[in-house]
Amino acid sequence: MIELQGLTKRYGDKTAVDHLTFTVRPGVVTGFLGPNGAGKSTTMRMVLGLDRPSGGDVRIDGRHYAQLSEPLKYIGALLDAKDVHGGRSAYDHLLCLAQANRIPRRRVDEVLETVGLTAVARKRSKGFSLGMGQRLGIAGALLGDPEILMFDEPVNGLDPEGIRWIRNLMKGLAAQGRTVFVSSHLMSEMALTAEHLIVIGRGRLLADTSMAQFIAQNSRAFVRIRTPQVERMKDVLTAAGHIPVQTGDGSYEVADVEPATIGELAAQHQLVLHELSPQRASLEDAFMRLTADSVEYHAGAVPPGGPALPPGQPPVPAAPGSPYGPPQQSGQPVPPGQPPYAPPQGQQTPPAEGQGQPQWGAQWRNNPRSGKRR
Ligand SMILES: Nc1ncnc2c1ncn2[C@@H]1O[C@H](COP(=O)(O)OP(=O)(O)OP(=O)(O)O)[C@@H](O)[C@H]1O
Repeated sequence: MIELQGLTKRYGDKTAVDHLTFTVRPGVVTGFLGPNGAGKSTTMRMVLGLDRPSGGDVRIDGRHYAQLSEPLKYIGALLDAKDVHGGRSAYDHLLCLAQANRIPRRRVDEVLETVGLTAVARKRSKGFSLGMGQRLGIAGALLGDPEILMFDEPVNGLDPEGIRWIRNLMKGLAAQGRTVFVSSHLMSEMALTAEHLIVIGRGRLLADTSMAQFIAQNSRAFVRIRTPQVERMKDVLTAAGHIPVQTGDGSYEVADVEPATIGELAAQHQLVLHELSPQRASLEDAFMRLTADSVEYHAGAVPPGGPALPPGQPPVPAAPGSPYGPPQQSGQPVPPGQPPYAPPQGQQTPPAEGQGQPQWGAQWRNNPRSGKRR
């Protein structure tokens, strides 16, 4: 379990992480989402003790990183896959890590096998593709067989096969009862991987919710219609209790109704329809709306708010009680109305310390110098 309490990091005038309070629990993959520059990497570096917090606290199973006598058996991380001595082979890189942490040599072979690098283990890592480099970084994270794993943007730049592999690996680790915390700026990817979501923007907590709840609230169905008889169609729909909402391209969107119902209404009133199509709001759009005010770097042509809201869907900031409301005040708990987090039914309870997993080595950091510097 990773617990953040009011965690804050300032670089001069810049507040990179702003009073973050949340808990990452075992047994599920927790997605850590935010646009570029939101503070994800800075948060992860503070978890590992690589950056000193300006305020607040972060604990790993109740203790600070520096208090862990054998950190390797608690937490493994992939922060920057490129931060590897390119002249060394994959095997030697892992062996150095293992020896520095009193981890048995055979564990190197095991993790190489797990990540599928056995065949190229003796090759210098500077010739590795991006995907192979990511696998090597993940092997390093797994080396100590830790109960907690943290991956910073692990699928960046990977091909579909590599993405699927990492996705399945993370799910498998969580299914073993481990704590898996993975950052991304892609909602679509997290929707396939994570069961729980932490969303931040400009260093602040925007949402702490189950993925199921996020999907239920943000992927509502609606119907798009186009008609040359706009005013009459609006009157007919309104009289039937529906609320047509005009979009920028001249179409109308109607929530909570079946396309067939609108088609029948149009037929009854002899109205012409040029389009009658079922639609579903994308999670990526929902994520963009949620973080719209927090995006640091905008491409010129993209409106900060993202695409138009589907009808009936609350804009952000949302109504009080919604988990998708405005950024949290410093140190505040998750918005009211959010169900308490709980692992899915039948979930495996993580093994108690000293049970289940072999315990490895002494002081270890996956990569003390890793992390971005700007
Ligand atoms: N060493 C540093 N010195 C000054 N500012 C920094 C430093 N590290 C990060 N920042 C700033 O802190 C903010 C958060 O950066 P961080 O890398 O944590 O964001 P991120 O969410 O991981 O972004 P990305 O998705 O682009 O990796 C950014 O504005 C960044 O420029």
